[in-house]
Amino acid sequence: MLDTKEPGFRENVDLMFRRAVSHLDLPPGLAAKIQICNSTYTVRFGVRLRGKIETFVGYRSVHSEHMEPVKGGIRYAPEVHQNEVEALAALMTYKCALVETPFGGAKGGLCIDPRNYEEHELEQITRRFAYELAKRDLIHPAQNVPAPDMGTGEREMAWIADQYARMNTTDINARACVTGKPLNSGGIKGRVEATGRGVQYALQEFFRHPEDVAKTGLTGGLAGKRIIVQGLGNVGYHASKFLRDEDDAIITAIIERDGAISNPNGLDPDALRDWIAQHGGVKGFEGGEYVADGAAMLEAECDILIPAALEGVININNAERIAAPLIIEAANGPITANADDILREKGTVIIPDLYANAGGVTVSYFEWVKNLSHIRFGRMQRRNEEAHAMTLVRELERLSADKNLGWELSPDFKRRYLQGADELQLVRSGLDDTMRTAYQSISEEWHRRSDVKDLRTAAFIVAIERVAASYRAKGL
Ligand SMILES: NC(=O)c1ccc[n+]([C@@H]2O[C@H](COP(=O)([O-])OP(=O)(O)OC[C@H]3O[C@@H](n4cnc5c(N)ncnc54)[C@H](O)[C@@H]3O)[C@@H](O)[C@H]2O)c1
Repeated sequence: MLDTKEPGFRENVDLMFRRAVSHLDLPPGLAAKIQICNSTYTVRFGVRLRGKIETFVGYRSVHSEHMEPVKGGIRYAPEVHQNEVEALAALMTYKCALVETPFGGAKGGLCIDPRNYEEHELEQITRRFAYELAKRDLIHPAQNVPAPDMGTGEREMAWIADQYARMNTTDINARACVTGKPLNSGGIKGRVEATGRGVQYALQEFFRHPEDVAKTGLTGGLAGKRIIVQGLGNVGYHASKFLRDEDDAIITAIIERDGAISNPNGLDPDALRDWIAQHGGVKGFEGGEYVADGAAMLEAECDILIPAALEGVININNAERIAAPLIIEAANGPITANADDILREKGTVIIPDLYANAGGVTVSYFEWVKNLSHIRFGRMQRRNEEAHAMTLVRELERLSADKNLGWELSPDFKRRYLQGADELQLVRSGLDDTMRTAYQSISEEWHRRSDVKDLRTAAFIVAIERVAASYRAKGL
């Protein structure tokens, strides 16, 4: 929650945007055009539940249509409001530009606490919300493609896709109207894990840049780094799981709604997630010490802090006391613009949201392409890869026979080699490549401009230049 002494979420994004623009030489008026949110549609609809009509309020903001469709998740949370949805939509514009997915930015929100409803009630509400948006083309494969965000997931996306398909029975591309669907409804392997996976790839790439790591005062790689994570939802869970299991990082604390669990020797995110599912919170979990004041754990000693829940959690009230030398913004907008100034002064390195959590939209892009092409992702590449692999295996065998080298390719090697890559491998390698390339462009900008002091400004600069180039190329 933002402190009342702080600007709102959208104003925070705008402040960060303007800081970046001050380093650029854009034609008059263009920065203002890019910054402004094009439209926000507010919908109020009634659903008959438990014998009475309940009215819900939802939003769909379109920040920029310099590319279409526009793309951005739908959030279910009780306190969703227009300012927040517009801020998130703006971040989507910059995020898509940064990872070069051909989308404009959008975002949606519904004021609801999903925990208060049964599954069939949520389905009824979601279908009605989807109907209200789809009939105005605010859900559409060529114009406006939602995805999951806080409080929504595959289940809600399947309902939205089905609702759209029922309303557009002759639209052969109907499945591409939303991403983040379950596999059996046209989803793609690796989408559920994608944002957390992207956070992992972002950190891996950061640690491949010793000059950048040196600015944090940290040394070495990810192995052994002490990490605190806020929010064990989709993004926080996958990021902590992969960093622990694959990079040997130590998750020393996890902060949730009802407090935090800390253990200097490391927590098991799977065990804690199971505990939360059974008990509704972290309290009582035996794998670590319970701390009632969860937010205070943001200030605890660690090497890397990963806020993966709400916006504005690092603000003027606690920024000075944040001990982590490196923060990666898995959530959108977890650091206010004022806190960002304080942390920059302190020398804290921040890997910003518009890059750090772009894994979701990147894999959503793969899913959208898969839906439009009506072919399993990688199916065509696989035939190609198989042909190449076959040639290579034959070459190796021929070389071995010609030169009498006595090489014997094991049947297992041949089988695995000829099998080609499956969808999940292709998605992961495509995501890894995207996260590496995007980081390199940000880091280069950071080092190239002596007056740019942080990765966030560098990331905004890269993104704004790309959006500006798009406007310049096609006019307004
Ligand atoms: N899901 C995606 O693909 C995606 C993509 C990009 C960015 N994001 C961003 O990541 C963040 C998290 O999204 P998500 O999809 O993981 O949501 P989620 O609903 O799956 O998880 C959010 C988690 O945060 C916890 N939480 C809520 N309030 C809290 C509090 N006050 N303190 C500590 N924990 C709290 C919840 O209990 C939950 O476990 C959001 O900012 C979202 O915009 C998500």
